[in-house]
Amino acid sequence: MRALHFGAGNIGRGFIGALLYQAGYHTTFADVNSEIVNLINEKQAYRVVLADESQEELVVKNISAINSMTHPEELEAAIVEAAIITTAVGPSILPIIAKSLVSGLRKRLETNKEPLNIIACENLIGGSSLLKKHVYDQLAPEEATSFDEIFAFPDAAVDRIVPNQTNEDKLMVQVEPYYEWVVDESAIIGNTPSIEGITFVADLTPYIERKLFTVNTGHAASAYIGYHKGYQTIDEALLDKDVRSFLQAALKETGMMLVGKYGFDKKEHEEYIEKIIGRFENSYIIDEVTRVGRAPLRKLGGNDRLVGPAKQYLELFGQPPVNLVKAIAAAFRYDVIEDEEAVTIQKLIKEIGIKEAVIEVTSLEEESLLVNLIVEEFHTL
Ligand SMILES: NC(=O)c1ccc[n+]([C@@H]2O[C@H](COP(=O)([O-])OP(=O)(O)OC[C@H]3O[C@@H](n4cnc5c(N)ncnc54)[C@H](O)[C@@H]3O)[C@@H](O)[C@H]2O)c1
Ligand SMILES: O=P(O)(O)OC[C@@H](O)[C@@H](O)[C@H](O)[C@H](O)CO
Repeated sequence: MRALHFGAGNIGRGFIGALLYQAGYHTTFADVNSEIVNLINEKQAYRVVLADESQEELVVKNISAINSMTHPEELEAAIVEAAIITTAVGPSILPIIAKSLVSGLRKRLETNKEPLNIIACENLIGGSSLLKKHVYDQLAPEEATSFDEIFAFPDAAVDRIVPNQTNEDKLMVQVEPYYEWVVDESAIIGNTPSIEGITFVADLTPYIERKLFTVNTGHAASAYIGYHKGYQTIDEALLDKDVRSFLQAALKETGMMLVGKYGFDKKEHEEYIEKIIGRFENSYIIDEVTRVGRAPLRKLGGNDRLVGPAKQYLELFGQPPVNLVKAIAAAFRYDVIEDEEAVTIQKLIKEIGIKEAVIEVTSLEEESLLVNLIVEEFHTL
């Protein structure tokens, strides 16, 4: 049984690769980082180490890798053979992967009629659906019908904190013990893959919103305020009582929205929040605010982790979520020069002013109460 996974990075090796190995797959990683690709092919194994007292170790074997930039023909062959395809490359890379997928899937149609599930494990709502759109945009209508018959793109939510790695052993990945991988079973084609660790659900929306608007909202809020206050890492930022209470207040807002929208048990949701804050405080993990805050253009998108829940809160309760507003304003103050998206936002603010920049980046309506509040908070920070 062969799996093809795009992106041999933190979550690719530290989470998806580990679960695929444990489920008995031979995993081929497709990546553009030649150092990692070569190391995987040379060592044919890597270590996943738990970031806790136990330092428990799993050796992931039965792996190989392809440089998808330099060896497109090998990638095509891997797409033809795969029993499952997964990705963890970052949302901005999905259009690039879609191009390789189209040629590989076309080839596969000629020889292998086995149903194939393609699951994007990215932090966004509808990640696999977006990948599907990028693929289908390149197809003629008759081709789309043939694709529909054997290929499916079930959406997913993945949760495991895997920080940037600085280990001497370049393949080793240190990961938090906690993990969750939820997949929309209603979109699966053929047999449901037997992978221990995946929870298949009939309706993914509550799961992905709960994850993105709690784990990732809380993470982003801590990163942007933490950066603003001069902290380097998330756990360091949360040692500051003001940052910690701000995080709790922001998650209370998304929590009220989620409980109101989905009817989650209030007490259980409060426990979920506390567990997540505990995960952020894991002192075995060094997670830089610049990793967690990376790509602020994406994170400030209208349906993403900050503006998405802020809009829904305002709609549901008729009042603005002041802490989410503060987190959004702090994201507009995030001026890390190594981060291309942060540079773009800062340039935009200089060119058109903060109010227009907020409207452009967040896609909020000019007359939205949130816009003026974000601008006010931006000036206060
Ligand atoms: N790290 C986490 O804690 C975590 C947790 C859950 C979800 N995610 C999501 O997983 C995705 C990946 O995050 P990450 O932290 O592993 O990032 P990462 O940068 O560690 O890994 C991304 C990998 O994709 C590779 N890549 C880039 N372009 C490529 C291409 N064209 N073809 C194939 N590979 C390519 C990179 O070389 C890199 O190895 C993101 O969407 C992220 O939101 C991350
Ligand atoms: O990966 P991003 O850039 O969408 O978000 C950064 C972190 O919040 C994220 O990687 C978390 O560590 C992860 O989502 C935990 O499951």
